[in-house]
Amino acid sequence: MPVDRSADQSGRLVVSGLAVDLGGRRVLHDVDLTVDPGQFVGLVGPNGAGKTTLLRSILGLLRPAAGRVEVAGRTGRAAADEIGYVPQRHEFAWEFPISVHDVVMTGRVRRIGWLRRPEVGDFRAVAEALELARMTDLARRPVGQLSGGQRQRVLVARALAAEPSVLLLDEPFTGLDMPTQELLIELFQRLSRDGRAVVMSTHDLAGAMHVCDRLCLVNRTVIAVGSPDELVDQSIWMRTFGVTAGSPLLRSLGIGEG
Ligand SMILES: Nc1ncnc2c1ncn2[C@@H]1O[C@H](COP(=O)(O)OP(=O)(O)OP(=O)(O)O)[C@@H](O)[C@H]1O
Repeated sequence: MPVDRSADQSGRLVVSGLAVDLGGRRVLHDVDLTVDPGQFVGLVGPNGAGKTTLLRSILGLLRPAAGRVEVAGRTGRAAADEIGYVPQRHEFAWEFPISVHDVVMTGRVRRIGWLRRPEVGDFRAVAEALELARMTDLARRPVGQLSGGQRQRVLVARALAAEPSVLLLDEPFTGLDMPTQELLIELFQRLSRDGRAVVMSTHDLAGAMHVCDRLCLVNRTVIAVGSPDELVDQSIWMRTFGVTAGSPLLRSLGIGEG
């Protein structure tokens, strides 16, 4: 049975005063963001805005130049242990000769420890994660033989196998057909309803406004955070995306009309 965390505030993600330098350049500065358990937050911003950098910093893969990341009041390794991360699909080495099941089991490594063997609880967590991602039937298939949509579901299952309280998704819908997108949207919404904090970067603005309960507009820092209904001031979208008033993009989103 999946754990019901809906009454549990312990998985709160708090990013405060975060700054990140890459290649000698400040890529993110003064980032403040709080995501409570049960919230599904869409991270939106233009190419190069720092969305992936923010997700990787939250995970602890990048060392911040300033600020901190807390999950349930914990920092560093203890915080990272609470996080499931779904990277962009091209970042995974799909040619590696390993089955779907074994990739998903790698999501348990931090819980199992490097020198121990998986136990009954680990196999159960992997089976549940495969089931949630509708990948049970493909568990024995080498990952190199999977379609794009199936690969995305493997990465989601791998993140879920760690039983995280925070789920970070980096552009999970890129290149996916409508049924696969719908399957994943339903899954992410269910996971947040069950009490996880879910943060997803995406370029699909209309989709994010529809499925996320909050949006975080990012361009090297957080420009605005709020529900889609609250983010109606077109100046914050202009600042985020560098578009002009009345741009077709804003009009297509119904922003700045009346
Ligand atoms: N390893 C690196 N070394 C130097 N600069 C980097 C590195 N990785 C990313 N950057 C720079 O950091 C900035 C933020 O990149 P990031 O990938 O976080 O943006 P993004 O919002 O995820 O973009 P996209 O929507 O295009 O995926 C960009 O200017 C990018 O060129």
